[in-house]
Amino acid sequence: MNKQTVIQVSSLTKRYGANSAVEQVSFQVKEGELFGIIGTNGAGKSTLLELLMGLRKPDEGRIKVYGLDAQAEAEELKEHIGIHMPNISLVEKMTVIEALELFQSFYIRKKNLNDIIEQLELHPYKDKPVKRLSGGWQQRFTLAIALVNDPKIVFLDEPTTGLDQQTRADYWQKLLELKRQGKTIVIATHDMGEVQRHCDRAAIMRKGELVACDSPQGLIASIPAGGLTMEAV
Ligand SMILES: Nc1ncnc2c1ncn2[C@@H]1O[C@H](COP(=O)(O)OP(=O)(O)OP(=O)(O)O)[C@@H](O)[C@H]1O
Repeated sequence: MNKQTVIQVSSLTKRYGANSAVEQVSFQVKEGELFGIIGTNGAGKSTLLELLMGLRKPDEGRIKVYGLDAQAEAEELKEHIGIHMPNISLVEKMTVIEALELFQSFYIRKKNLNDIIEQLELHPYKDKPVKRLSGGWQQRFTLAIALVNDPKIVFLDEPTTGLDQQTRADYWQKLLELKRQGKTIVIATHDMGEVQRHCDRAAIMRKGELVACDSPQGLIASIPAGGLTMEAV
């Protein structure tokens, strides 16, 4: 069965002065896909995600998410997407549950917080200040924030960077569980191995441009020798 296109990006461009952070980028994401955005530092991954989440305005191009225009219908769109907040400093003195309640108050759609806490195994940390959590649990916590409105699509900006191998693997297991529950996940990463192992498709960004978009197998096949490494990209 053909899956519905849920994100449609056309000729998207975002400039900072003379620097094009995102340049004429077009791609689609299908419902239920785990879609990677991969590239080195400064490739434009975060800017692209911020545009998709409606947090920045493009200079050119269009984004449709579930048929909603990411700019003109940003308020309605906000209810359907999970926003990842990589920097926790704003809420670090709050407890996990206080911060989740705060973020949930911004939405009309609300998921039972206990269900999120249970799914992400955050129960032992529920009443602890966010800043006391280890890096891995802080990433679980920011994933929990992205789920408070029970979104159809979750956007994640390099959530596994800096985590050890086991913690990364555990985090990906949670993402795969969310995918099995029907969520569409768009995730930025530096890590080709993660894309190979877990993503259905990925877009490779280089200096703001999308240089390839395919399944991991397709991306590997398009790279002549040496496999799918960041150097090859
Ligand atoms: N607010 C901003 N003002 C000016 N330039 C910016 C701004 N945000 C990003 N840039 C520039 O846009 C380009 C793309 O940055 P972006 O953060 O999107 O890349 P990235 O792939 O996410 O990198 P990283 O992996 O280091 O986070 C870089 O050249 C960066 O310096």
